[in-house]
Amino acid sequence: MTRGAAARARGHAALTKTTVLIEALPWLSRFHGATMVIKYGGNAMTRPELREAFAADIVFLRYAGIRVVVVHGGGPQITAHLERLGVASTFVGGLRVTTPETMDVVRMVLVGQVNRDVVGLINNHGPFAVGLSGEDANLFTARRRPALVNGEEVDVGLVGDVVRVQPETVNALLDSGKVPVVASVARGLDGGVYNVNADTAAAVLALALGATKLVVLTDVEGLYADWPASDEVISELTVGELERLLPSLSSGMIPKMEACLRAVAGGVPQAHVLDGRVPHAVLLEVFTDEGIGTLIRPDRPAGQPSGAGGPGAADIIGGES
Ligand SMILES: Nc1ncnc2c1ncn2[C@@H]1O[C@H](COP(=O)(O)OP(=O)(O)O)[C@@H](O)[C@H]1O
Ligand SMILES: CC(=O)N[C@@H](CCC(=O)OP(=O)(O)O)C(=O)O
Repeated sequence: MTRGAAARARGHAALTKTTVLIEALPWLSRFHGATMVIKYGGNAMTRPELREAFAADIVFLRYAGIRVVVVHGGGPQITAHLERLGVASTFVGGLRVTTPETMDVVRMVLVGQVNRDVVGLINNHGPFAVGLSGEDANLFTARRRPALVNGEEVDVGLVGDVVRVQPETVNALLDSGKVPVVASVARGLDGGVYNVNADTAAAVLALALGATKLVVLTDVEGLYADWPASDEVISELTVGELERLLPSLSSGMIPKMEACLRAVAGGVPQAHVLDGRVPHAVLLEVFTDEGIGTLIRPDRPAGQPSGAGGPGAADIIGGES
């Protein structure tokens, strides 16, 4: 290649890179200083290179001036640990049936293993991540909740719904430039310990923090219209449409879509379910014009007060107790 041709080739490559960077400019401007809650599902934590790409995305958001909070799951990791102990896992309506013995394992795996792993991955980039359990500083207070199966309540043991969020510690960490990494275990109103679905925990935290966006990373492309028969992804849904769809959903999508509904009905402007198997899915969603995954948005045009029902921020933001 002649010198001139090599210089032209470098020029083309540079043009492609600057196009990508410039495409990010409006999003950088819009989201600087905004709060985002990223739910990192246990099923999206599979391959080491994907976990590293996720951590890099989180640190990128932090350097872009976004107040980023990670709420992680770890369902498959809990199931694997229980299996090693010879305990079978049962889910009802997407929620783990949680005996006191199971609760010990849930807490150990989520707080002692998965939380540490996610903190470590992020901190390979610098001293950003601080791990928390929902029990710390009473971040989450929970009340025992049943699962719903065909409209019927079914007892699932020590499973909690969050009735109060005390986000002061998370806000203090964000104010000091840290990335809080939250495990979805909660203290009960009765002083016990409860297993909270991580999608639920992410939604209530997004509400309490007044987040601009809730991003949910999972192991499917988004919400499939007719799962498992077809892989047609619903790219966008309003709160009203999701409310009507909810009774027809199954397994892990029940708590996930309930959580998105709760966040957006309560005032979070958008929730996004993304495929965590796509490297850098978070960056693609936040900083590019790509429409990936399933977006849940309010029924009303942006900027108008919420008319939607469901538990909102006012129900769950707590003060000192
Ligand atoms: N309509 C649907 N669209 C997509 N996935 C669905 C649907 N209904 C049920 N699922 C199941 O929900 C799973 C995601 O939920 P879950 O296993 O709890 O993931 P995570 O660990 O990310 O929270 C998918 O892998 C899929 O098996
Ligand atoms: C009540 C309930 O089901 N809790 C979940 C908590 C972890 C979780 O939600 O993990 P994923 O996000 O990876 O599914 C569980 O025990 O599996």
